[in-house]
Amino acid sequence: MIEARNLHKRFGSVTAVHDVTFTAEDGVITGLLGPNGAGKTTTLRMLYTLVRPDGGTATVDGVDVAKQPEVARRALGVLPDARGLYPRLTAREHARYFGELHGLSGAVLDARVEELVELLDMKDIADRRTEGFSQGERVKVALARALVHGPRNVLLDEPTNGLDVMATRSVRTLLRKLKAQGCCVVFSSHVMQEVAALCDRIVVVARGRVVADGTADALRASTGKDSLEEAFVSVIGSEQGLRE
Ligand SMILES: Nc1ncnc2c1ncn2[C@@H]1O[C@H](COP(=O)(O)OP(=O)(O)OP(=O)(O)O)[C@@H](O)[C@H]1O
Repeated sequence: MIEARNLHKRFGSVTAVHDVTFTAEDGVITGLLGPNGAGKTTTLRMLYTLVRPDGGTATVDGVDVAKQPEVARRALGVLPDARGLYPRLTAREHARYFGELHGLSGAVLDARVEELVELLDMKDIADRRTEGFSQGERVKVALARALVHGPRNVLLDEPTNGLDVMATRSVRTLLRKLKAQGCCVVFSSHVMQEVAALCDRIVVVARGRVVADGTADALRASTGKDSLEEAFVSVIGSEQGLRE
């Protein structure tokens, strides 16, 4: 479970995140939905200990990420916005290397890497160096790296950005599997349809603030709109984010 309480972050004169509070439960897919520049990436970066908040707290399975960052990181799998692959390592070597960093070795690591190659449909690319990989192939490798240690909490920054329909479908299937295993899954997107297709719970962020939080039905009911699209426009106050 992930809890963000009154998170706040400024960069110079820009307030990227202003008092963001939400809880992401286990066995639930929570979507952080908001237009470009809303503060989604900055919020995720604070949750995964890359950026230190100016105010507020965040916990992962009850562990304060500022006080015990190493413990929190062990319980997290992260797909960052910059996928950041090593061009000279193969896809399989990425998964192995990050598994080793998490303390896995021997037959356990071998089995886990094979499982991910299978799960992410990476057989054709597993032993190729990642230099020159397509965007979809890069996301698969970054996902394998994020999930190799079997984290209970998974944070993904715009996981389907730039992916074709088939790759998007396989990422959605993967996230639903993680949910079925009881993982806490949080992902960000600026595309309403993406969030609507996957999420049990939607946290709408605009201008650094949470402007709505609940199920799609609750969002529609609270705005008095019939469609989720109209409800989204109503809470963020613009049509930005409706189209990719
Ligand atoms: N390192 C930084 N230095 C300066 N400004 C930053 C930095 N990181 C984020 N910002 C600013 O904070 C605001 C929120 O950015 P953030 O990347 O969190 O938004 P986002 O919701 O993830 O947007 P997008 O959908 O475009 O990725 C933006 O105005 C951005 O320019």
